[in-house]
Amino acid sequence: MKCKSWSNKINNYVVRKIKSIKINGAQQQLQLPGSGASGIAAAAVISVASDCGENCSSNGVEQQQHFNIATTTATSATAATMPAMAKEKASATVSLGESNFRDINLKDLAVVVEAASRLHQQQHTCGCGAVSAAENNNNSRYGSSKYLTNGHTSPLAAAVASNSSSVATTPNCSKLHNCSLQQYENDIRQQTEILDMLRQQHQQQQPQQQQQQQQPQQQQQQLQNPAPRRSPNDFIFGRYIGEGSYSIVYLAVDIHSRREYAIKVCEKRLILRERKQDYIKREREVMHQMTNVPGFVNLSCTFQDQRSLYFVMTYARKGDMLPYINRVGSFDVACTRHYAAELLLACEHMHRRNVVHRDLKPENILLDEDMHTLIADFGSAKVMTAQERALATEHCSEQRRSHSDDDDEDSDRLDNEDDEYYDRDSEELDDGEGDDEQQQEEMDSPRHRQRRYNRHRKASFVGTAQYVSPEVLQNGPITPAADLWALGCIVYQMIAGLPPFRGSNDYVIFKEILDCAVDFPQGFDKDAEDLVRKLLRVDPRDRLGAQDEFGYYESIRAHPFFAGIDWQTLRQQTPPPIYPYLPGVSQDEDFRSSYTVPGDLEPGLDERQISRLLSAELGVGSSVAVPVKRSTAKNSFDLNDAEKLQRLEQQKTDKWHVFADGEVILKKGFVNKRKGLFARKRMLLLTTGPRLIYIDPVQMIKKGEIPWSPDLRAEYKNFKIFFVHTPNRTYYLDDPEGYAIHWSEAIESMRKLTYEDPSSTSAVSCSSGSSNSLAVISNSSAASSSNSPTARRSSPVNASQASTASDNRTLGSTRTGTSPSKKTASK
Ligand SMILES: Nc1ncnc2c1ncn2[C@@H]1O[C@H](COP(=O)(O)OP(=O)(O)OP(=O)(O)O)[C@@H](O)[C@H]1O
Repeated sequence: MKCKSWSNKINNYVVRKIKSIKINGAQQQLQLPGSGASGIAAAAVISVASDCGENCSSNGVEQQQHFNIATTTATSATAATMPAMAKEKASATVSLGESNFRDINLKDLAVVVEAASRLHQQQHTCGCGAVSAAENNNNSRYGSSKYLTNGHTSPLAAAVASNSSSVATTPNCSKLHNCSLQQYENDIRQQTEILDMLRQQHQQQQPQQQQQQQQPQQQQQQLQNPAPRRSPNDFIFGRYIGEGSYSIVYLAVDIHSRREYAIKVCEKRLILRERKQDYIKREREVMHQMTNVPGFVNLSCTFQDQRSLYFVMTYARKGDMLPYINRVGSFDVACTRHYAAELLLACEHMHRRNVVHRDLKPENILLDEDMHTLIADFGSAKVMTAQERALATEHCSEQRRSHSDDDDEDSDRLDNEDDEYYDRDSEELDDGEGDDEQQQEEMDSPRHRQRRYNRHRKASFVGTAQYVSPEVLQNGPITPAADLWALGCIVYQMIAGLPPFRGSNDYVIFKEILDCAVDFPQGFDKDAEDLVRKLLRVDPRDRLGAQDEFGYYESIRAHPFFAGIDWQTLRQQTPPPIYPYLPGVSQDEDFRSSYTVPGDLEPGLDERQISRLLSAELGVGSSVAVPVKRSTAKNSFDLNDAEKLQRLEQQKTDKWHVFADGEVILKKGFVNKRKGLFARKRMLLLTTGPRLIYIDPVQMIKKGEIPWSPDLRAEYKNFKIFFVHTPNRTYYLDDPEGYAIHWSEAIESMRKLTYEDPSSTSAVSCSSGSSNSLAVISNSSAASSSNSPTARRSSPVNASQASTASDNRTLGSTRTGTSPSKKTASK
C-alpha cells in the first residue's frame, strides 16, 4: 500500500514541478502534452525540509530561495520504491537556491524517465501506481492546472505543497484495476516529450547557466550557510487588514523581494488560553496542502517569535466577498454564475484532496487582484481519511433509516445549542497508516465501526451558523457534501442578498436549517433556484453532486444554471463585473484598493510598529476627515441652540422621538429598505447628528443606522427610488410616497453642512412636523450635478477596509423579507 501512496505522491510532485520549472530564473510556462503525466519520479526523492515556500527569499542580494534538500532521504518508502535513485543520491544533503534547484531538476530528470519507466513496469505488474494514472487522467478531464501563485508559478511552493500532501494523494484502491499498459506507455511517452522540451529550453539558456556555474564559490557559500528562518524583520508591515478570533492580518512587503503578502499574526498567548493549538495546526497543514492549487490562498512560509506565530500568505488585494454582496445588494446572474463556478472548482480541488473546508462562506472567499476567488481560512477544515469517508457514507444511510424515530432529538440538541460550539478534532480517528490486515479487519467490524462513529459524532460543530449543514448540526459524520450545502447557501446569497437561513439568533437559524425551509423571493432566477434547491437537501446523499465521484462534480457542472461556463479556462477569464441584481445602482463602482505599502517604513513588528499600525487603523494622527461644524448658518439644517431646544420640545409628542437620542429629527418618512431581493418597511429618520436611523415600525425597534462619513453620497433614481452610497454599502431605498428627490437632497445638504464649506451647500428649509414634508430650496445646478444618477461618480473604495465594517455584517444576518416570497421546503 505504501508504495502506491508514494508512487502517487511522486507523480503529483513531479508533474507539478515540471509544469512550473524555472529556467535561469525566468518562469517557463510549459504546455504539457497532456496532464496525464504520471510517472516521472526523480524529483520525488527531494524532500523540502524547510517551512519556507514560495518567494520567501532571505538573501537580499540574490533573492534566492534556500532550502535544505535531502535527496532520497525523504523516507525509506521512497527508497524502496526507487532503489536505483536511492543508491545514486543517498543522503546527499544540500542547501538549494532556485538556480541549483533548477539544475538538480534537469540533471535528475534525465535519470528519472528511465527510473520512471522501470517503476511503471514494476507498478504495472504489482498494481502500484494505477491510481496515479487514474487520478491524473481524471485531472486531465478538466485540463491541466497551472499552479499559479499570484499570477506566477512557484516551484518552491509546489515543493512545499507536495511535501505535505501525502494524505491527499493516498490512492483509492477501487481504481487500481483501471490501468492499462497502453496508459503507462502513453504516460512515459508524454514524460519523454516533456523532458525533451526541458532539454531544449535548457540548451537555449546554456550561456547564462555557464555564467552561473562560474560562481561556484557563491554556491558553496549557500551550501554551507542555509538561509536563516524568516522573522518579522524581513517584512515591512504596511497596514492592518483585519482580524480573526486569534489573529491580526497585516499587509506587508518582503524587504528582499518587494513582494506584498498578507501576514497573519497569531498571538501564542491567546491560542494557548483558548486551547486552539489544533485549530492553528490544522490551518497550517491544510494551507500547505492547498498551496499552489489554483483558487486558494498560498502559504508562503511560517515562522514564529516569542510572542506570535506568523503565516505569510498570498495577499488577496480585493478583500473578501461579503462587502461586495452588501455593497450592491446582490449579484446579477452572470456574476453569480461565474463565482459559483469558481467555488465549485475550488470544492472539487479540496475534495479530491480529501479536504472538507466546513466553513465556506462569503467572508472566507477572498478576491485577488483580478477578482478571482481565493479560498481562505482552513481553521475548521477536516482532512478525511478514505476510511472516514466510507464510514460517513455508510452512516448516512443508517441515519436516514432512523431519522423518523429521531424527531425529538433535534430539539434536545438545539436546546443545548451552546454545547455545539466545540471542536474536538484532537479526538480524531486514530486508525493510522501502519495498521496491518488483521487490525484492519477488526477496525472494520460493526462494533468498531459503531464505536468509531460514536466518537466521531462527538466531533465538531465548526463553521458558521448560517452556512452549517444539517448533518453537522445533527452531529452526523462529515462528508464533502457539507461544502456543497454551503455552496447552495452562497449561491442563494449572491442572488438574493441574504443567506437562505436567517434568524435573530442561532437557535432560530438551526431550526430553519433542519427544516430546510427556504424562501425564494420574487425575481430569484429560476435556474439558480433549482440549483439551490438541489444543493440544500437535508440528507447529504441527496445533494446534487453527492453521488458523483468525489471531487468531480459532473452533475453540478451539467446543471442548466452553469450553461455556457467554460470550465477549462474559467480562472483565466476576466470575471464579469459585479453588477447588482436590481437595476439602477451605479455600475461603475470602483472597489479597487489604492493602498500600497510605503517603502520608507521600518521593517519588523515591535511595539513601535504595532502602535503605528494601530494609530493608522484608528485614524489617530492621520488625515482622516472629521466633521467640521461651521459657525455661520446658511443651511437651515444648521440649527442654533435655541432652535434646537424649541424643536426638541415640539418633537416630544412624536412617537419616533425616542429613537432620535436627543437629537432633532430633520426629516422622517416610511421607506422600503432593500437588500438584494428582499425589502423591509422602515421608518427613516434624518437627525441633526447627522444620523440616518432606521426603525422597524411594527416592532418599534431601532434596526440600525446608515453610517455617516465624508464619503456618504445620496443619489435619486426617480421619484420613488434613492440610494445612499457609503464606502461599504449602497443602501437601496424606495419611498412609496414619491419623495425620493427630497430625501436625496436633504441628505446631501446635511453632508455638505457637516463636511464641506457651507458656501457650497444648498439652502434647505424643513418642517419636521409631517412626514416627507420637507421643503427644499435647492441650488438646482449643484443638486442636479451632484445627484444626477448619471453624473455621480463614486470615489474609490478600499475593499479591504470595507470588509472590516461590522455594521454590514450585522445587517447581513438580520431577518428580512417583506417582499412577496414563497416558503417551501426543499427537502
Ligand atoms: N490572504 C489574505 N489577504 C487579504 N485579506 C486577508 C487574507 N487572509 C485574511 N484576510 C482578512 O483578514 C481578516 C482576518 O482573517 P483571519 O483569517 O485572521 O480571521 P478570520 O478567518 O476572519 O476569523 P477566525 O480566525 O475567527 O475564523 C479577514 O477579514 C480576512 O478577510
